[in-house]
Amino acid sequence: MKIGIVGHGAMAGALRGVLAQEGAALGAVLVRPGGAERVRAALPADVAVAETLGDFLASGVTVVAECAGHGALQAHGPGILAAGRDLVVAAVGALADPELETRLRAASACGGRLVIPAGAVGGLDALAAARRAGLSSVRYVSRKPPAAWLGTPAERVADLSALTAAAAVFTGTAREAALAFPQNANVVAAIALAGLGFDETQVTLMADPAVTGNRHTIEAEGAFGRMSVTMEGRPLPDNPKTSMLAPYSLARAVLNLDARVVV
Ligand SMILES: NC(=O)C1=CN([C@@H]2O[C@H](COP(=O)(O)OP(=O)(O)OC[C@H]3O[C@@H](n4cnc5c(N)ncnc54)[C@H](O)[C@@H]3O)[C@@H](O)[C@H]2O)C=CC1
Ligand SMILES: O=C([O-])CC(=O)C(=O)O
Repeated sequence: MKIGIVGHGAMAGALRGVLAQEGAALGAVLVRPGGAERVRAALPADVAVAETLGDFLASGVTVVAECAGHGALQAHGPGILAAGRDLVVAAVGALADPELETRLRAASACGGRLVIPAGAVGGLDALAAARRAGLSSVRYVSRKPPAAWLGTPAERVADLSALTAAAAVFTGTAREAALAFPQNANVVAAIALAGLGFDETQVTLMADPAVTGNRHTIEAEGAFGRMSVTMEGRPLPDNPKTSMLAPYSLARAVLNLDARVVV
């Protein structure tokens, strides 16, 4: 297995650290055009830094972790899969766009595998199993500190710098949330894909000055019974929007692609 990473931000940096700790080989990084020189200086000399998808694939990576957001998955996801490389995605919310979901599914049908990790949340194994028995409702609530909602549509519904109590910044379906909050609602999409789908999964996003980390709660009911899972995640030091668990979840998904015993 030769691993490639798309992106060079907070999640990619944390993922590189976990892979190094696990002794896994990082072969190449794909960055935005014009970004290679700066990134090359920050990486070991044996890691190729590419600015085009062609150069990235030519480096021989067999498994790719996308850590770069919706635009990058849109631009590169179908090409990576069509080239037969397995793709573990962070920007799961981009699949709320039906056209991109169709393109990715079509590319993976005769190419590499598309892997949706749980990311910053837990419980998706149970949810995906429960779906087979029949689910009647799935609800997700996110609570993050006001600063985690800066630069998002939340700014139009709450004065984030002056909040003294929790405020709902979004209520609606998983599809609406994933498309409107591309940096904060990717777990919503993973929950939707594991469970009841983008249009039947109910979502509430809260800006809450009382929480220090990112709190995610999934509640589901169905023939199996009921589940309630709450994750209280620490944010990554370099990006308060992103939970620390997310890069570890991507690392798990990448390493499981090469494991003889899969846990
Ligand atoms: N599934 C999950 O649980 C989670 C998913 N995410 C997703 O992961 C993404 C990355 O998160 P962070 O690293 O914290 O964000 P970040 O803003 O720190 O880093 C994003 C990086 O991607 C790069 N990038 C953007 N477009 C690119 C392109 N077309 N080609 C190559 N590189 C490109 C940027 O230059 C930057 O280096 C988020 O935008 C979000 O979509 C974030 C948190 C949790
Ligand atoms: O990392 C998190 O807490 C969740 C997140 O931002 C996302 O799902 O995009």
